[in-house]
Amino acid sequence: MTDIAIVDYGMGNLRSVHKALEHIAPDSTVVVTSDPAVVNKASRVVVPGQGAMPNCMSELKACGLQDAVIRAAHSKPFLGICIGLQMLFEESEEGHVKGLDILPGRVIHFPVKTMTTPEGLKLKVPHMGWNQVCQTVNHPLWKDIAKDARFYFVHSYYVDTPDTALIAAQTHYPFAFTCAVAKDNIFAVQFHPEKSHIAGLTLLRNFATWSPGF
Ligand SMILES: NC(=O)CC[C@H](N)C(=O)O
Repeated sequence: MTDIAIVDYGMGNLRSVHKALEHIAPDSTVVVTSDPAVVNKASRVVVPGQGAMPNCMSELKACGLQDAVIRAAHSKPFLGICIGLQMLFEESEEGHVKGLDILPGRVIHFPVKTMTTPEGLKLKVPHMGWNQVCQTVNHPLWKDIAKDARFYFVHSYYVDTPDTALIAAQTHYPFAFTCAVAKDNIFAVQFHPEKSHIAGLTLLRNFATWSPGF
């Protein structure tokens, strides 16, 4: 049986996620798959995603994977990365597209005009590069990761949720935005653990052994 299924709907940085998971979980079977049946049977599911949210949503549907992803998000350890995080919410400002509506909130664009640091430095969008991830909750996926470790980001949109209990970490750019959420069996991050060296590999290793305990 597949231990970890990485969902392939044609929009992902899947090679690096696959390589990283194989490296940290050598005893697990890790597959990249477009087959809903494989996703349904897997013990754990990872949903990455790159590009524009409207394309990701339509490709997910076109590949017949939407139901399998929703089912996974309700039933087993689930890791969303980048657009895999954004898709969990109600809608995105990017192309004004509906998301999977599993978690409450919207995905909004950085307010480019007001992106100035207290020192007067103008920040660029996309937010690209390494930045500190400030953990706001204790969670098994943060095990062995420093409370303000740096992870790699590349995005122009971020999650804005009214349910602050979902927030697992924030990053400052220049204000605090939600960069990780956690609820039951779901953990999802805006940054790229697969590109974040030791801290990222640690997070993936934690995911590979996580039992959310339902
Ligand atoms: N890294 C990406 O693929 C970007 C994702 C999304 N379009 C955003 O800008 O937030």
